Amino acid sequence: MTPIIKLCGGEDILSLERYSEKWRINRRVFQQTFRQAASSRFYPAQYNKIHEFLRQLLMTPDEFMQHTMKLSQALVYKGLYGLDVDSEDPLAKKAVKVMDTLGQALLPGAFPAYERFPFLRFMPSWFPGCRFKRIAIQCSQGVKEVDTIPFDIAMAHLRSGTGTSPIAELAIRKPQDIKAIKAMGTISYLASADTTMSSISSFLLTMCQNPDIQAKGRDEIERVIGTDRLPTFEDRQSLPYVEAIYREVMRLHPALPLGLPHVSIEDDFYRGYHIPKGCAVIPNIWAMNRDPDVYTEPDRFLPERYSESPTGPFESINNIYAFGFGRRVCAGRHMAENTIWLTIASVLATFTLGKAKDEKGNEIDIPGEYTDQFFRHPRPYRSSIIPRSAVARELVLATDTE
Ligand code: HEM
Repeated sequence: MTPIIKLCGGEDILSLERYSEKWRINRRVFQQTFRQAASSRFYPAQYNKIHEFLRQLLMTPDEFMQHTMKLSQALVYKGLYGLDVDSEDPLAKKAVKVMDTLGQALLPGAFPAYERFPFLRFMPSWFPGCRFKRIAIQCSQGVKEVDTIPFDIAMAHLRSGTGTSPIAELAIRKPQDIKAIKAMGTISYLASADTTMSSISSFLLTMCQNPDIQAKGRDEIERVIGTDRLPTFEDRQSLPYVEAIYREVMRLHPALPLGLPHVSIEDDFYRGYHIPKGCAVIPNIWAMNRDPDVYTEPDRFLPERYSESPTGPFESINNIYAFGFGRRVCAGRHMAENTIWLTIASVLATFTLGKAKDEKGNEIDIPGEYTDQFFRHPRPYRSSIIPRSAVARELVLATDTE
């Protein structure tokens, strides 16, 4: 946790906290809601929002990137607070702004004057070099609103009997942890929107580029569950090829290629290297997932690679390095995994993805470029997303009544 993050109101953001008693309490609160055994609590929200996503793809396929972002944002509000919050909602916009500012503040050198002269925090914001104070005050105010507004609405719904939600129920059960519970809501949003969007976007891009793999996934779904219903979580173990597609997306396209930096809490040695106490350690997930000693043709999207392993694609979630490692491993990974898997299975069951065509009917090439920021996203491209049959179209439309 850098001083500027603290100034920006990010002191309760779990992923930025140092290992401490406070981190342990906050992590425990998180675990109660997001542990594997409790993940079915999110199923109704996941079906609801993923089916809404399918309908959006049907109506306005060219806006697939916006739909992916909306899905990733809406899920947390629906799943945790029981609220339908669209990405146009002022609350969602505020959360995106907070996220951007915190993201900027995380970059070394973002506020050079303050980094060199920390006493500047005691100066007024109009003082030369103190622009950071204005930004920090705004951000801190934003964090408070993002913490409080949806939480208060969820509590009001619970008290008036008009709706319940995991966060409100937890707050009633554990009033002593209220600060950590509110912070859990904010972190969930901040930690999940870009990461989930990145993984789903990578899946869509990969399918546009690999029609054969797409067809194999779709054939498996058709063979196992037929064409008269959409996939459910109960189908997962019966769909090894779809699972392998999910695992390849997470291997080849980790949303955070360099994870989150860790800091060693004592002197350590690794393969003869001395890692002094206080040293920042950056896990190169990107390179680990492309290790040629582990993966043949590591740069290829090859779901078949899992059929050679004794466990097939159904390995432990701990083997998915995209979620990080050890005791700081992603606390929302079970929820994230379910969202991404169900989206993959549902899209394969209902749509054919491919290259868009120009006015002369020629396919438009997809460069497959990615951003190279902290979060890795595919850059905008044009695609064709059409329902795979009249029956599939009807299935998608029928979800509107759920
Ligand atoms: C594709 C989706 C996601 C990916 C790829 C991802 C990835 C990561 C990674 C790499 C870390 C750092 C782990 C480490 O330090 O070793 C992390 C931490 C974290 N993630 Fe996720 N994440 C995803 C979705 C989510 C979701 C949906 C939530 C919550 C609802 C979430 C909550 C967190 C939290 C709270 C931490 C900090 C844990 C701690 O420091 O104790 N993440 N995530």
